Amino acid sequence: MSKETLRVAVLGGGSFGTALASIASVGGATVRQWMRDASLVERINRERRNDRYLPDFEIDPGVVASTELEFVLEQAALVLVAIPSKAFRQVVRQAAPWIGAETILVSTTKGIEEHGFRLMSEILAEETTSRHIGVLSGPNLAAEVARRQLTASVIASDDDLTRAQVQRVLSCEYFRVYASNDRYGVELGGALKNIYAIAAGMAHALGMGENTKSMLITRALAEMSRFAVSQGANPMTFLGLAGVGDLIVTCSSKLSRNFRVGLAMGEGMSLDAAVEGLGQVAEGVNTVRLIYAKSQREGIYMPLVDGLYHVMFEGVAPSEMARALMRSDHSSDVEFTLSREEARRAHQRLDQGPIP
Ligand SMILES: NC(=O)C1=CN([C@@H]2O[C@H](COP(=O)(O)OP(=O)(O)OC[C@H]3O[C@@H](n4cnc5c(N)ncnc54)[C@H](O)[C@@H]3O)[C@@H](O)[C@H]2O)C=CC1
Ligand SMILES: O=C(CO)COP(=O)(O)O
Repeated sequence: MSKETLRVAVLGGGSFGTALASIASVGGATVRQWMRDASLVERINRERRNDRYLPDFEIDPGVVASTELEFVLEQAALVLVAIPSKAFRQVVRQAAPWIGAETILVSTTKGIEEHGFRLMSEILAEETTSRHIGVLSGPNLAAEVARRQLTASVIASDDDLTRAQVQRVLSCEYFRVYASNDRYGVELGGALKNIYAIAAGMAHALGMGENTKSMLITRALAEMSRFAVSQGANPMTFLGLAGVGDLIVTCSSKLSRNFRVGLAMGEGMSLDAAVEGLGQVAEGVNTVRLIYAKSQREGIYMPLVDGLYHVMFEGVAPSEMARALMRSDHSSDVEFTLSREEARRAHQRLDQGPIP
């Protein structure tokens, strides 16, 4: 089917769903966008503006917003799901009757479900009959995408049709889509980097220098990779846009909501007040809790997650998080060349007495 006649449905009326709907429409697809707020639907269709989530952005005239799932999903060949993780399963379950085995179904959500530790594409597989499931993830701040800043993303799927179709539908002069066959790794990268964006926001608020920020981002990558390996994932995926790419942008920009939560807490605000003030989703808040619990249960060494958890949920001062990192064991830089165990063994030998 040509791009011009392809029907695309976007589920979610937030900033990212809105930016993606316009990209697909600019490229020639017929786009319908679902959201639950009827007054926002009415304003989008009348004024071409999502004044709640992306006020400065003019929505492409081809996008039609609606609160009716059946209307939005009717004959859709590609469905993009941009719903926060907390409501993701519930919305997909509602949509499932209009999603067939041949519908291409792609999650753009960077979170983890609390019960059962499910990633969003796993929910898509559980709740629908679609045989074409993928994940879109990368350094994609919605506000910059909306401003047509040159941006790249990754479509990850083990299904080649899904990869190719998403590349075609979402590629335009300012948005480029690369392909990956590691759905799990790409999705995990998108969820994990939110944790470190909160830590980076705190570091920024505390006036930490560029050395410190660089250390934080690089050790975050080491920690994410260690977690990925513990779950049987391929850490090489984290070298791409959906790993280190997204980590860099989210840890460096005030446009990131997760960064802003950390910034507010670093300036002395409580977690509740920081989230309340944001008025949008910051997936990392929940992800910190889930990853902390899992790392404790499974004995995965994650000093940044550990420190951040204690700051966010147990009232420890943000400055303590950085100090704890400096006090942790002497360790290895890149664990794929020198393992943590190897680095530790040399210290054990030194502890045993002077080397003859
Ligand atoms: N905004 C961004 O820069 C990017 C966001 N993402 C991811 O996209 C996902 C969605 O985020 P945004 O669009 O930014 O969210 P947002 O915070 O801008 O908006 C959230 C949207 O979800 C809707 N929603 C919340 N609960 C709902 C429910 N129970 N039923 C129906 N709709 C509900 C809200 O009404 C709103 O339209 C997040 O997981 C985020 O990590 C990914 C890349 C970039
Ligand atoms: O994922 C994002 C950029 O790639 C958006 O990050 P925030 O959810 O922190 O705003």
